[in-house]
Amino acid sequence: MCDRLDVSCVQMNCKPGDIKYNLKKAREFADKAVKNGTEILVFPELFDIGYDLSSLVKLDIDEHIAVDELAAIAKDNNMFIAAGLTEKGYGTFYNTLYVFNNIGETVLKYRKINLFSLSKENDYFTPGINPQSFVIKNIKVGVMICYDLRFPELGRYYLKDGCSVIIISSAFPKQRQEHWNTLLKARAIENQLYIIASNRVGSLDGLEFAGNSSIIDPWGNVLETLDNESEGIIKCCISMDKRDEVRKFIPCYNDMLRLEGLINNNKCNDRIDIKE
Ligand SMILES: O=C(O)CCC(=O)C(=O)O
Repeated sequence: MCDRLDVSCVQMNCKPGDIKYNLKKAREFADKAVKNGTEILVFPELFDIGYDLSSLVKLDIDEHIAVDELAAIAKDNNMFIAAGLTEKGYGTFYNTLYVFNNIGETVLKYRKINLFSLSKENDYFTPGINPQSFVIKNIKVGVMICYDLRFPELGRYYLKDGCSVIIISSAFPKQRQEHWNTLLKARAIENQLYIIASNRVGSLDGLEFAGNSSIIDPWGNVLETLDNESEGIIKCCISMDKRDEVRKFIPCYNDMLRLEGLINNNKCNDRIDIKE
C-alpha cells in the first residue's frame, strides 16, 4: 500500500473569457509540473473563463474544449489533474471541479454545492447536491470549490467518508485573504487531513484575488504557499505517516463521534432567524 503522493498546485492569473489562452497556460504549467514528479496537479475555480461570469452569456461555451484539452494534458503528462471548469448542462451551467486521471479519463465531476451569492453565482449556475471524492494511490481525496471552504460540515463529511486529503479550487478575493488562510488551516486541523488549495491571482472588474495557494498538513503546518500576486506552482510530497501520527496524538475522530452522540440526544429548541 502506497502512502505518499506528490501534489502540486497552480496559482495563475487567467484571461477573462479567453478559454483558449487559459488552456494554453494550463498546458505550460503541467509541462513544468511533470518535471518535478507531480502526480496530481490542481487548478483554480472556473479557470477556463477566468471566473468571468458575464462571459457565460456572451460566449457559446463549449464544455468539451476545456474538458478534452485538460484530459489530454493529464494523459500527455501521465498525471491526475483537478481543475475548476464551466460545465454546460441542459439549459443551465454548473460551476464544476473535474478530476482527470493519468490516462485522461474523467474520474470525478463535482458541482459546487454552495454557490456564492455575493458574486451573483446563483444567477448563472445551478447548485450541485452531491459531495464527491476519488482515490489516487489508495489515498481518498474529497473536493471543494471556494465558498464551500466556509462550511465545516463539508470537511466533516469528507473525513467521515475516509478522506485524507481535501482539494480546494478557488477564486477567493484579496479583500478576505485572512479568512482564506484561516479557514484553510482550520479545515486541516479540525479534520486532521491535508489541504491542497489552488487560488487565482490578478483582478477582474476591480475584484482582486488573494492568491496564497497553499499545501497544509494535518497538523496545520503550511508546507508550501505563494504570495498574493505571483503566478507559480507549489509542490509537496504528502505522507500518510504524518496523517496517522497526528490522528494518534490527538484522537479527535473518536471524540467527535462521542460529541455527536451527545448533541443528537439534545434537541435544539431556539433557532436563529436572520431577517432579510
Ligand atoms: O467566501 C468568500 O469570501 C469568497 C467565496 C468566493 O469568492 C467564491 O466562492 O467564488
